[in-house]
Amino acid sequence: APTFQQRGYNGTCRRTTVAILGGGVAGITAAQALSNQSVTDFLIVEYNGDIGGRMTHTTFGKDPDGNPYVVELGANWVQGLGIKDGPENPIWTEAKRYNISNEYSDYDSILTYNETGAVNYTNLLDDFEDAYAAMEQGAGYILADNLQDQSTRTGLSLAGWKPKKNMAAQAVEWWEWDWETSYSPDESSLVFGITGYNLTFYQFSEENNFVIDQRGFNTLIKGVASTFLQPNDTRLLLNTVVTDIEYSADSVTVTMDDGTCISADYAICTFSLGVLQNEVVTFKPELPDWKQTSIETFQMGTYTKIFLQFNETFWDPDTQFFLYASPTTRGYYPVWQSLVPDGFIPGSNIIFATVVGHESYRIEAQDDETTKAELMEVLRQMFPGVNIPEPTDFMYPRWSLQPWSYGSYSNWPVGMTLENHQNLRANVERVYFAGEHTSAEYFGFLHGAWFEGREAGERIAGMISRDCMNIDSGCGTYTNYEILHGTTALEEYNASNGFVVSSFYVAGS
Ligand SMILES: Cc1cc2nc3c(=O)[nH]c(=O)nc-3n(C[C@H](O)[C@H](O)[C@H](O)COP(=O)(O)OP(=O)(O)OC[C@H]3O[C@@H](n4cnc5c(N)ncnc54)[C@H](O)[C@@H]3O)c2cc1C
Repeated sequence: APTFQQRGYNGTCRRTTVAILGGGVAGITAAQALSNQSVTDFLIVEYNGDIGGRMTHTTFGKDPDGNPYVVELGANWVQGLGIKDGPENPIWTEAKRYNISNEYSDYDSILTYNETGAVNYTNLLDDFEDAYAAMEQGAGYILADNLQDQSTRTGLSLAGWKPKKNMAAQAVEWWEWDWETSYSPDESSLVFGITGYNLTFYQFSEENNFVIDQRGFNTLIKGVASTFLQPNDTRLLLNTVVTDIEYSADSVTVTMDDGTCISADYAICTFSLGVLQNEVVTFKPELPDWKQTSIETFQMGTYTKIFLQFNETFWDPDTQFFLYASPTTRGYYPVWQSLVPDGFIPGSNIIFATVVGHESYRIEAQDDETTKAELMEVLRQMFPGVNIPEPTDFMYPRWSLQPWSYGSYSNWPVGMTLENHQNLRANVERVYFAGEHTSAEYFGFLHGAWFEGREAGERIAGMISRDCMNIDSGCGTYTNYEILHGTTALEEYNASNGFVVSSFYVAGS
C-alpha cells in the first residue's frame, strides 16, 4: 500500500547551510571548497548509489580466468595533461595522486577503412589539419574584433575544407571534430569551439590519456571526497532523487521523490544541462527568462560507446584506432577503438565503436540485437577476408535516456555569446549552478566540472566565512545579463564571465 510521508519530522525539513545537489565531479569539488574554508554544514544529495556522476563504469566481458573487466561508460580520458612548470589539468594532478592507471592515447595509431576493406586515406588527416590551422586564424579575428560568430562549417569551408562529395573526408572530419564535441561542425560555434580546444590542449598539453583502471575512473573523485568526508558520512545522501527546488532571496527548499525535504541557506545545483532541459526537476518559482534562454540555447550532446568482446583479436593488435567511412551515412560507426594494445588491456579481445548525435539517438532507441547486427555488418566490410565470429559479449549505455543525465556532455552552439553562457552559470537568488556545462573555458570536460564546482563552493564560502579565497573572480553572486547583445566583445573575456585564461594562451610560449 502507498505510504504517506511527512515533510521530515514535525512537518519541518532537514536543515543545512548548503545543499549540494549532485555528487559528480562538480558536486564534490564544491563540497571540498566549502570544507577548505571550514564550511562543513552541507548535504550532498545524489540520485545514484555512488558518487562520480558521469564518471561511471560497469563490468564487461571476461578475462581468461572468467572474471569480468571494468570499462568506463562515461568519461574515459584525462584530456590535456600539463607540461613541466606550466599549468596542469587538475584531473591529471588527482589522477597521479590516486594512482589511476592510464595510457597515452596515440591518435597517430590509426588505420583507415571503407566498405571494401582497408583503404589508406590518412593523407586526408593532414589536409584537415591544414584547414583547421587556417580556421583558427579566422576564429582569432572574430574574437579580437568583436565580430559575429560563425559555424565551424563556415570556418572549415572558408579554409578550403569541403568534404561533401567524399565519404572518406567525412569520416576524417567526424574523427577530428564530432568525436570530441558530439556535434557536427554545422551545429558548433567556431569561436568557442576553437577557444575551448585551445584552452585545454594548448594550455595544458596535447596529450589525451585513456583510463583503464580496473577500480574505475571514479576512484579519483572518491579520493578527492575522502579528504573531507568520513566513511559513511551522514552528509552524503545517496539514492536520493530531487524533484523540486523552491527558492527565494534568502533560502532554498529541496524536495525529494519520497516527500522528504531539506531546507538550506544556499543550494548548488550541479545537474547536467540535459536534466535542466528535460524539466525533470521543478523550480519554484519558474526560472527567469534569461536563465531559461541560456539553458535552452546551450547544447547537450550524446556520445555512445558500444562494447564488443570476441574470442580472438582479428584486427591489428598493435593499432589503437580504426576509422571506417560508410558509403552512405556520415557518422555511421566511424571510430573503432581497441583495448588490446600494450598498456591498455592486452588479451582482452575487446574493441568498442563510438557514435554521437543523431546516430546515438537512433541506436539508443533500438534494441541490442538490431545494433549488434549493424556493427557486425560494418566489421565484415572492414575485414572482408576474415571469418568474423559473433561477439561473446556486447553492451552499450543509453545516455540520452538516463534520467540523471539526459545526454553525455555539452557543446557550444553557433551564435551563443559569452553573455548568454554566463547566464547558464549565474545564480538565481539562492540557487547556484555548476557543472561541466557552466564552464566557458572547459565545457564538456571533467576539468570544466572540477573548476566550476570549486568556483561555486568558493563564492558561497566567501559569503559565509566573510573571507574570499576566490582570487580570480571574487565571491558572492555571479554576473548575469537580462539583455543579450548578440556578439562578445574582447574585454568580456574576463574572469567574471568565466574566462580566467587568455584564449590565445599557448603553454611554454
Ligand atoms: C560518454 C561520455 C564520455 C565522456 N568522455 C570524457 C572524457 O573522456 N574526458 C573528459 O574530460 N570528460 C568526458 N566526459 C564528460 C565528463 O564526464 C563530464 O564533464 C563530468 O563528469 C560532468 O561532471 P558534473 O559534476 O558536471 O555532472 P555529473 O557527473 O552529471 O554530476 C551531476 C550529478 O547529479 C546527479 N543528479 C542528476 N539529477 C538528479 C536528481 N534529480 N536528484 C539527485 N541527483 C541528481 C547525477 O546522478 C550526477 O551524479 C564524458 C561524458 C560522457 C557521458
